[in-house]
Amino acid sequence: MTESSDDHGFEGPWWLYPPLRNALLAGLIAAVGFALAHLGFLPERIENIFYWLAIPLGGWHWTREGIEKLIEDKEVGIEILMIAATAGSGILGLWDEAAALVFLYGAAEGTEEYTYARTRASIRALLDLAPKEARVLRDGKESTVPAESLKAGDIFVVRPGEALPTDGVIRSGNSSLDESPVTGESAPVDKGPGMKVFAASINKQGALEIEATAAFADNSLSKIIHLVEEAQERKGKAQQWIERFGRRYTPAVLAGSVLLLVVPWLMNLPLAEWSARAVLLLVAAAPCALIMSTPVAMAAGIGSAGKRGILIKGGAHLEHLGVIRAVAFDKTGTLTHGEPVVTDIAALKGSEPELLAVAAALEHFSEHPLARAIVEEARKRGIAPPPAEAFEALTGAGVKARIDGKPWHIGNPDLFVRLGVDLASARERIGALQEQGKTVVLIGNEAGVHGLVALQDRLRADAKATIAGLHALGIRTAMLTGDNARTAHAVARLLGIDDVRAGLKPDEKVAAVQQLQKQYGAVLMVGDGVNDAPALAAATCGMAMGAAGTDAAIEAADIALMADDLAKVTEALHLGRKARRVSAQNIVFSILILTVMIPLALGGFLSVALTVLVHEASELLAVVNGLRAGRGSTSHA
Ligand SMILES: Nc1ncnc2c1ncn2[C@@H]1O[C@H](COP(=O)(O)OP(=O)(O)OP(=O)(O)O)[C@@H](O)[C@H]1O
Ligand SMILES: [Zn+2]
Repeated sequence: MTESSDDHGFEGPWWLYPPLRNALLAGLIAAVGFALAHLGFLPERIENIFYWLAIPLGGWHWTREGIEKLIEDKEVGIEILMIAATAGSGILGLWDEAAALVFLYGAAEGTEEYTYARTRASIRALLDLAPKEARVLRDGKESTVPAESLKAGDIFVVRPGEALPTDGVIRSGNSSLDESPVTGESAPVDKGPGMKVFAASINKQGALEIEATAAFADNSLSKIIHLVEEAQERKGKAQQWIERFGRRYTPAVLAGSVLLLVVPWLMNLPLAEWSARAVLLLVAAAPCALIMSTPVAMAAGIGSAGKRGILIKGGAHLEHLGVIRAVAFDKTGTLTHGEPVVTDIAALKGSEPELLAVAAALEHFSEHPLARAIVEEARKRGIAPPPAEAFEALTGAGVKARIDGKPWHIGNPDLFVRLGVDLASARERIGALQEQGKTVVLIGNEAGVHGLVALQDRLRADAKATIAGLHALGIRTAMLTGDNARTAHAVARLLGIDDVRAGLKPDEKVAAVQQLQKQYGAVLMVGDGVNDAPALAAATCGMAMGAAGTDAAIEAADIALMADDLAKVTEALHLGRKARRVSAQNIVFSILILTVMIPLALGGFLSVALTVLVHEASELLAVVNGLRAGRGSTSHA
């Protein structure tokens, strides 16, 4: 259960990992001594010399660690129990048992440390997917330089079949790129001039000239790796609880073993027998497997998620993912592409071009996706919007401005109801469009409505399957949107979403998330992370989509999906459930072993060597089981 940080960088075969190598050598020396003595070649005094050589060699690493922990952190670690047990066995004259303990404990700890370090470091392998060299274009000439020397602003060339050395923006050329190292999405993405591209993506077709936007060390792949490694160190609730428990339990075991010596001595019971039991208790009650039960599972889960483009920012969030009861989706940009287009224009007064001109003039200064779509529609039709002034955005409702000194509004029907406008003549029209899942905005002023524009946003291709997948897991689904109820319900019906909360202002989304939590339990909120950060923060877990290249989204969320891929939502939930299940199995299993071994030790039914063997075997089993949390049943993806 040791987690010393000096094991991070080890590269090489497991049997050369120093703690493991030393333990194995110690085991070999002890075994030779034991064999020679038992075949009658050695007297007992000489046999012990082998054990006395083996014990310091095999025990050096963890003894030092235990003493460091005791002095620096004032903490009685499991190593202290093992030091006491080794010393106790020696005092009882059981040097062979002591050597067996040192070997088995050292070998198991070494294996486990090595596996754990490897699990944490495995995400590093992603970095090897980015080439070590780049073809830089300077003064019209190509030269090959080490990728590490690339700076932002350099232009580099990538031929078909090659991988990108760092992040950048395409200057010339068109191609489709496999971005799976960064986004986890296997389908190639078409890219052209002006578009962002990421390190380690593979250029499938045309040659590209790319302007670097980040040095090699700061590219998105390095950032992801860094984030995942940090997250693997961040402990969840279960792990914190176990560690707190261990800090009290381990000294209690030591105290219990001392009592097993003192009490029989005071009561004049046979001392040799009870001191052997005291030594056994130290080993049998050591909570190694328990302490290892969650960290391996969490590190494996977070690491494997990272490789699939799912950044989970700590063990706590992976745990949360395992208990999610409902998933709330933001509508625009999450379930839909967030790129609405104008589908209908109806003028109630004047002509259609006049109406669209006014609409575009009003929307000219707005950043809203609806506004951009309306301006674009006018441009396409060659309509020049008149100048507008005194522009004002009405959050969650629309926009107002003046044209030729006259006040105008554009926005949702509620806005006009609040202005006191009678909508009776347009009601039926509006309702029919909304039933088709379209968003209707009206154009007019206090005097009346001049017309309407309907817009539609394309649903994401995988939205429906994702919702069905969530329902199959027994998870409820909800949609939160600022759009009106009728449009929202029409979209929800198409997708099969259970629960719709519409007409929400950004701050009302927070309240809606809290309501969902009351109603269903733990809620995962999925949004784009840019304008729904408060709702993401309010949920049990907040997940931002399409985070590749947008640091704000990665910042805002507990979990960031690098790609715009809704299927990853289900995948993340699967990983969370698996990590939780595996870590719960490990906890139950290790407690079970303790409850069997402690009475057996107290009864004196075991040898030290056998106890250590069972103990270490159970710990390694917990580690191996923990690794399963990273191995995906990806069949659902
Ligand atoms: N610039 C605008 N022009 C026209 N209508 C607008 C504008 N801004 C907001 N609205 C109206 O207000 C409604 C709510 O807007 P809001 O930005 O809160 O949410 P949304 O973009 O529709 O959806 P979501 O909450 O799912 O992201 C819109 O559906 C639209 O009817
Ligand atoms: Zn969380």
